[in-house]
Amino acid sequence: MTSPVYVALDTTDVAQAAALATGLKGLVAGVKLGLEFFSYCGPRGVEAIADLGMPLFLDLKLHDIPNTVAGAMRGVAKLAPRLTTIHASGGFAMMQAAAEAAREGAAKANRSATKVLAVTVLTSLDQPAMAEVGFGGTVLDQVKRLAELAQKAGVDGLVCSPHEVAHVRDVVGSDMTLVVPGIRPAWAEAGDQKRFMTPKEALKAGADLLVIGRPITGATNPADAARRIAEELR
Ligand SMILES: O=C(O)c1cc(=O)[nH]c(=O)n1[C@@H]1O[C@H](COP(=O)(O)O)[C@@H](O)[C@H]1O
Repeated sequence: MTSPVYVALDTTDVAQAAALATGLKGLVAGVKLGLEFFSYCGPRGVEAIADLGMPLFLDLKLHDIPNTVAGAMRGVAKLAPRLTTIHASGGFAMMQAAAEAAREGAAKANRSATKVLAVTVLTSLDQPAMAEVGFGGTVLDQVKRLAELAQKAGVDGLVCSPHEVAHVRDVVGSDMTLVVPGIRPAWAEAGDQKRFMTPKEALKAGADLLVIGRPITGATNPADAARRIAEELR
């Protein structure tokens, strides 16, 4: 079975990210670089990791007015990651502008398009935390609402927690890529993740790809942790 795991390299140190990626080559599907990495290492850091030749997920969770997000997405497109993220809560017009900018950027460079994924409700939020910021309904209803809106706006996939992934699949069908963070093997600490499941449970619920960070990168031996997860998924 090919690995469904993108490993989150959450660090501000390019050399550390590169060492982790190199040590995990062949054990994971690809690497994810996010805000922690990008805020300090920037596009040149992304290029350094891309040069290692592993599939790249650039997770910047863009969220701004449509014109600004489209501009940022044109920059992302120049880095040519396989996957990237925007926040679905930025709204229909913002998601549409992002998806168009990603497609145009790829067409200009004559390559296959970066998949734009809309993040629904962060896996670090639970029901009380959602109520605190003014969401009266359930997390599940909010995730489903945003999933439907994102699909209408033309994005390629969604990020949701393993708790909602089966419901999201029912809403959007098989065309969209469902990427699921909030993954914790039974032997790992939850940390700040609130809506999580084991890798096996998340795949069974319908995830296409899993995002896993600290259970692998924080292990004494990250390669062993990745192998253990692969064995659990077999
Ligand atoms: O978009 C994401 O990747 C993401 C969305 C979400 O709702 N929750 C979430 O944890 N993530 C990312 O997934 C990774 C999870 O890392 P760990 O909690 O260390 O496994 C981090 O890089 C988060 O930024």
